[in-house]
Amino acid sequence: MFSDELLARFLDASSRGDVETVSVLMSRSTELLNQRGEQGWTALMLAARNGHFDVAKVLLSHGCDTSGTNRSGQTAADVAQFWGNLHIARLLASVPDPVPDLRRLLPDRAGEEPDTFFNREFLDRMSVKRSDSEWLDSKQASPDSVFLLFHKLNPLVSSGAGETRLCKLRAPGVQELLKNGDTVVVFLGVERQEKQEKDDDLVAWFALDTEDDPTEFLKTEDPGCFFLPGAMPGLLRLSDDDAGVVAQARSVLAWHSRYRFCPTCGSATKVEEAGYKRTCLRAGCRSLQGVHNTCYPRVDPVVIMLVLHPDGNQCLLGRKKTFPPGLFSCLAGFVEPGEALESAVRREVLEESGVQVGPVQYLSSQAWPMPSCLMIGCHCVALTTDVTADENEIEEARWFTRQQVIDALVKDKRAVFKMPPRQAIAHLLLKHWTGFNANL
Ligand SMILES: NC(=O)C1=CN([C@@H]2O[C@H](COP(=O)(O)OP(=O)(O)OC[C@H]3O[C@@H](n4cnc5c(N)ncnc54)[C@H](OP(=O)(O)O)[C@@H]3O)[C@@H](O)[C@H]2O)C=CC1
Ligand SMILES: [Mg+2]
Ligand SMILES: [Mg+2]
Ligand SMILES: [Mg+2]
Ligand SMILES: [Zn+2]
Repeated sequence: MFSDELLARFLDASSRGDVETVSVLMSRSTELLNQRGEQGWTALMLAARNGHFDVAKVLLSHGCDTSGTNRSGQTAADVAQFWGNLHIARLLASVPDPVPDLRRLLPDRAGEEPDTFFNREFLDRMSVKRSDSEWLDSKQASPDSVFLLFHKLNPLVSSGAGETRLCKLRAPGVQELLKNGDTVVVFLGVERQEKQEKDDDLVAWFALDTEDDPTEFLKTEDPGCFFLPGAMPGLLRLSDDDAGVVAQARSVLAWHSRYRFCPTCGSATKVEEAGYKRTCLRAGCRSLQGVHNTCYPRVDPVVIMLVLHPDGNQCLLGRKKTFPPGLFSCLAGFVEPGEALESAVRREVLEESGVQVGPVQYLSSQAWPMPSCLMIGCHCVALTTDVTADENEIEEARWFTRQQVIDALVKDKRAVFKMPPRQAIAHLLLKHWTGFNANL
């Protein structure tokens, strides 16, 4: 026999995912297994509700009944299905899939577009104005216009009240640099207006980079201003509101600093389109004929993927040697020429971990201005599970359970690894997979 108190503890442990307590209590009384609490919920239903795969497995291994229903007429499998815990629904399905449909393990994509760091845009890029030099000149001279200054690609910022904010300079603050004919000034866009303003009233934003010693310049500005050092993790200190415009400005400025000469013939180039084009000055250069992407700022696509184990309850994460201690993240790699995203996902995972990948599903993307990556975030399902990390790129790669990811996400004391920072899309891929919500 068992007491009400024991049953309450058993149901509570199942609902929290505490496998150890569940096992201990069952060893004291196996009768607990199919007992019901409030609303006719069994331990298995509670584990299915809250996504606790390991608890469900332990209960099943003790011969737990899967056919019973709660007062709403739902079986544990119905509960798992309803709450999106598809790996548990599959575990509970009475007839195993003869050919498992791995696609079913991919998380649901429905929902709002995530508000990802570096993606928030408050400027209208107004590309139509990039060729209107008269309008651009008047905006550069306007006292309302905003100039973002970079030194060797590090943005000028100020720190206060726990926040790092961009310094918004006005024309007089950058006059010397503007007079210098070699300075590239990039037009970023205009502030979005609630009501339609005349083009002349719009507040324009520009970005420029200086490689000269900036100390002289800093003396004349607010003494609290400094150039934010170290792209990683420096840029992650920016406020969420400022990160997007820095992504845009930094990537274009980085392109100018790296592509001064024509990549086709090595001749000098001229800057056009308000910083969005460099055209070769040598008449007859091949870059002036047909479609030539050497004239435009680069965007380098990178696939980043959370690889799911075919059991649906584990995911593959890796560590680069340069990561802070304990941190594991999603595998990632540059898309190569002539390659579809799905192929790039399969190739990079195989290269870096030796794991073969089946279905691939896109979730969302992120600008990553170091210097101009576009991170393309995917979930995918593994066909094989033996891991052999590529030692050149990855220090260690291994499988982590869903519970271990949740522990890391909530920084629980049981956590066995550190999550990538919230600003990285790797964090979003992990969080999305766990279906993390306030009830967990
Ligand atoms: N936002 C996020 O959550 C994350 C972002 N990232 C970013 O993704 C990017 C790529 O990931 P990573 O794992 O390093 O990539 P890869 O796995 O493709 O390997 C990196 C290596 O590829 C080579 N390489 C550099 N540029 C290119 C290119 N354009 N095309 C093909 N190969 C290239 C370099 O080798 P060599 O140096 O020998 O020339 C580099 O060391 C990184 O810039 C990183 O910052 C990565 C993980 C998480
Ligand atoms: Mg690689
Ligand atoms: Mg890689
Ligand atoms: Mg690569
Ligand atoms: Zn040329």
